Amino acid sequence: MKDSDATVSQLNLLKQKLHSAKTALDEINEDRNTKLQTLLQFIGHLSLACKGQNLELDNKLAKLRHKLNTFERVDEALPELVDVERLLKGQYNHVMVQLEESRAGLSRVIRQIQRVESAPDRLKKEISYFKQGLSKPFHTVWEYIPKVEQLIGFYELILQQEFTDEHRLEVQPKHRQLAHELAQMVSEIEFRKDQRDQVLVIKELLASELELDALLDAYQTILSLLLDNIARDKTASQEFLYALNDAIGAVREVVTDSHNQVQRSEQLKSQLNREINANVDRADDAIAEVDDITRLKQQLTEELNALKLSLARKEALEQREQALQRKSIETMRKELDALGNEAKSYKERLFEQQKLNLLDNLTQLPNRAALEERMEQEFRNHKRHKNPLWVAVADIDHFKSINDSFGHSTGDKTLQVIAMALKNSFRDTEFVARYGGEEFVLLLPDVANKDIAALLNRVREKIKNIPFKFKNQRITVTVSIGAAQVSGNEHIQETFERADAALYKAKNESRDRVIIDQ
Ligand SMILES: Nc1nc2c(ncn2[C@@H]2O[C@H](COP(=O)(O)OP(=O)(O)OP(=O)(O)O)[C@@H](O)[C@H]2O)c(=O)[nH]1
Repeated sequence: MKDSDATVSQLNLLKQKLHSAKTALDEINEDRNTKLQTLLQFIGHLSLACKGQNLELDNKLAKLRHKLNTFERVDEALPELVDVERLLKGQYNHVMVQLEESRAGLSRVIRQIQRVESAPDRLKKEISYFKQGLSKPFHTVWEYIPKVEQLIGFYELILQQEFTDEHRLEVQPKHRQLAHELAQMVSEIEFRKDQRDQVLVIKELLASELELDALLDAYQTILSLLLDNIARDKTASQEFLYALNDAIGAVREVVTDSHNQVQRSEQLKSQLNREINANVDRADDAIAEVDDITRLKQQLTEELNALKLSLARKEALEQREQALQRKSIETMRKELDALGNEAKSYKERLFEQQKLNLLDNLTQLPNRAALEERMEQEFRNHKRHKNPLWVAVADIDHFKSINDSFGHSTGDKTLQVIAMALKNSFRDTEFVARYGGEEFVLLLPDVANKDIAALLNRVREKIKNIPFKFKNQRITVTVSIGAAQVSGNEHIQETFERADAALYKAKNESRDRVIIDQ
């Protein structure tokens, strides 16, 4: 009987072992949940990084995030990841096709310019250098591309006019007009800080009595500055896109691996479970049926040995499985971290770019795009809170004569000083933008009807009293201002038009005055 007691206690021991094997299995499942969470986190970051690039991709990632919350196993995400990868690749290709078309457009124009045989050697050399630059593909859509095309259009125009003309290098009024247009355009483009000195020199050159050669040079320099910008930006977004593709590829590999591992382990485990159960059944039968204790002992010892062996194999299998899971989680974390860093630096660059895009280069005031955004925002606030909201348009009087008498760069400095004076005249909740040329727009919420004229007249007087001194000559610069209040059911754009019409009146009534459209 003693022997069979020992056997029963051995069996209990085995049951305990089976129980701990089950606990280990539960732990593996928990591990899987961690992995699912990591993937969820990864998709979250990926969505943030890709936001706004492609609507379908945005939606797909949002759906995937939602679905991952309902998945029980990482490998269920596999088909969805294949879809996301396809969209990412598609987006990349789409961008590439667009860029290739732009590049082909530029090459076509350059080829046309090159057909002009009478062009000076220096210019020919510059054009062929420029053409070499175009032989490398672009990698990102860049807002300057249309500008580049426009510039080349001007360039082409000069060449068409000049080299078919009898009096070739003679400066004509149309060239002055072109110089003026280029100057205007240069003020609209946001150049990088390190390019601004060079741009200033060009602006001064364009405002002077320039030779045709110098005009061509100016075009050439602006072109190369713009192309340099394109080249710089391309590196950042290209790297980012590559990193995204690599990261998603790597994660998919990890998921595929773990999917295969899980399948293999599960087959092995169920085979082992069957073996263990058969061992226990045989041991149970032996206890129930056999009365010869020596044979029972011998039989049980055999079964127990077989059981021990199966359990040891199962334990080893589970340990290996856990190690593999840990490793794949680790790989995914690393990928996630790398992508997180990549996305962060890309976002920073985008943010910088956005800031640059919303500021006027010359005055550092918000530009027209920023104004449009802010107008919508102020208008929404006005609709919600019913507070008074004014739109005012201020325009420098006879500004052209400052340019004509003292030069373009003096004109630029005047614009900067007036912009600063305007900016300092208003509260933080009020908004001043450079609308274009020598025109500024003000958005003034919460100013009462009775106060608006006095407020704007103070600003007008302030500008009038700025002690400008050009070429040792004391100059008074004045502004005219038109203003209107958002009223009734009108849209703020209509208010803007009324303010503009009031400004027009102020200009007609001998300038240096404020007119409020009532
Ligand atoms: N220096 C400089 N001049 C600019 C800039 N943008 C526009 N201008 C010049 O501003 C002048 C505006 O001239 P007009 O529209 O005739 O107006 P105005 O001379 O101010 O006359 P009124 O508005 O009628 O009082 C043009 O000569 C433009 O070339 C710029 O960024 N810098």
